[in-house]
Amino acid sequence: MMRNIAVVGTGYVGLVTGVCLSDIGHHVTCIDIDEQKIQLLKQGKSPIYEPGLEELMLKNINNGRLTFTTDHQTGFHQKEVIYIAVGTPQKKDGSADLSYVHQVARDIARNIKQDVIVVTKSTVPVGTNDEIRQVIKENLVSDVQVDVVSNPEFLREGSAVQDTFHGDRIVIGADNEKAATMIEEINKPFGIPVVKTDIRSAEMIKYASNAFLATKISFINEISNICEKLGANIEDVAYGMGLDHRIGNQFLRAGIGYGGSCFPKDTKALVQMAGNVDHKFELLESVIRVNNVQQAKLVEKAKGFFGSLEGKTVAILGLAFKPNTDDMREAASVVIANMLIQEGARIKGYDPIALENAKRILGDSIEYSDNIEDVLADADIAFISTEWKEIVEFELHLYSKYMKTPIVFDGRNCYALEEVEKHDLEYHSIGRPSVYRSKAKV
Ligand SMILES: NC(=O)c1ccc[n+]([C@@H]2O[C@H](COP(=O)([O-])OP(=O)(O)OC[C@H]3O[C@@H](n4cnc5c(N)ncnc54)[C@H](O)[C@@H]3O)[C@@H](O)[C@H]2O)c1
Ligand SMILES: O=c1ccn([C@@H]2O[C@H](COP(=O)(O)OP(=O)(O)O[C@H]3O[C@H](CO)[C@@H](O)[C@H](O)[C@H]3O)[C@@H](O)[C@H]2O)c(=O)[nH]1
Repeated sequence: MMRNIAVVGTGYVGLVTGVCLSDIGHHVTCIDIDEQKIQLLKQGKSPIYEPGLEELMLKNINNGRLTFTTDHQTGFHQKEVIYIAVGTPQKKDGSADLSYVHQVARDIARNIKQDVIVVTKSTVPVGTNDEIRQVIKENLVSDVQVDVVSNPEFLREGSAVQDTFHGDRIVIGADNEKAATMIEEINKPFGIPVVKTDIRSAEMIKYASNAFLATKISFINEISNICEKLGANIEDVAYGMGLDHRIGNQFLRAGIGYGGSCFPKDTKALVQMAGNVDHKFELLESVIRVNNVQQAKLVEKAKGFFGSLEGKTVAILGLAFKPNTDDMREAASVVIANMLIQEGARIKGYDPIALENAKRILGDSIEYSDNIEDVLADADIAFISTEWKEIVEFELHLYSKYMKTPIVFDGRNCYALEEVEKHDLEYHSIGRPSVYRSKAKV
């Protein structure tokens, strides 16, 4: 059955949720306080890069099921369900900043004139939905019924639309069967298995899932570090491990650590959450430490080879925290760039999509190129920090053509060693033997 829905926050989660809910037949109004974003959205333009999103958005704007506003009162008018999808960034102490979520709770209380179900999509610490209920209750101006449901989001950036239509599960945490059933009905057209539970368990499922995935990554990165020292090859090791269904073959890609807007902040928030109830989460603290070391690994390696990087011209290939996104939050490239700045290197960066966002973070401390050839031109060293398809498919003989010296430090194991060995290239990757130019069969 079609429902009238508002989604508050038009970031990666809110916009994708709003667009996909409208696509399965609901009437959706997306609300954001950012005037510029809403202006763009009204013109049918997505403020974020997410494959397939803009097309789907246009389709549903044109069929009248999707609208945008900056005004909460207009946005909440006659809505039966309101999704909260605003940011929950990390505070200085690592805990989640809930000020945006609380603000939305007050916005809801002050503007609704009908019964609603408030659905929290934002990643929030266990107990937050109880707080949301309380804040709404304290600020309500109309005599209406408000139910609160936890419905954490599991989409990945770069495949957010695909993940929304083909997710593994939809988690619905509620203390009221009627509200839970309504959210289940809304999502029915997606045809994804539903897990119904209490609110606190739903909130924990989100953090535990992200922490577990981060743990897999730090685990394989530690194994890769040992492989390097013992002469094993992490690619073969991960493949051999992943064939065991109990382990699974996903999230075993060794590299320069996890970044992005979720794993770094959510792992820290879970450590804080545990600490608040006097539990020291030793395992997760180690996962975070391992990741910090791993992000610095390529530059440390290069320093090991060169002694000093002062005055070297260094190309960074890929700036986004992962391929197929423009998101630069907690990207390994930023760690690399900042370390190289300290070293006194001249730095050039390239990314097919994230250049504008990179400029906002790194400013003029580095130079920017809009193609691979240009970023490699005259470089002494290249660092690969994101496995964009065009970087993975870049022809290996071109490194020696464009670079001053073809020395590549690959943080994402983009190339097979047998291929590298066929070219004039010095190649250092993660958890695999290095290849030296003398090996080249040129
Ligand atoms: N990005 C992801 O891949 C992802 C995946 C799953 C869960 N999450 C979680 O979802 C939440 C949102 O993440 P995101 O990456 O989409 O955030 P984002 O920063 O991209 O977007 C948040 C949006 O909320 C808007 N906003 C803030 N306060 C508002 C208010 N009072 N009213 C209306 N709009 C307001 C901001 O202007 C911004 O556009 C976070 O809790 C995050 O942890 C994110
Ligand atoms: O084997 C792997 C897999 C991932 N990564 C890195 O891990 C980070 C996160 O990657 P990914 O999980 O693909 O992207 P996100 O968009 O951050 O998605 C994660 O974070 C979201 C926000 O909470 C969740 O919704 C998703 O389920 C969860 O996968 C990136 O830096 C990747 O380079 C690795 O190093 N090795």
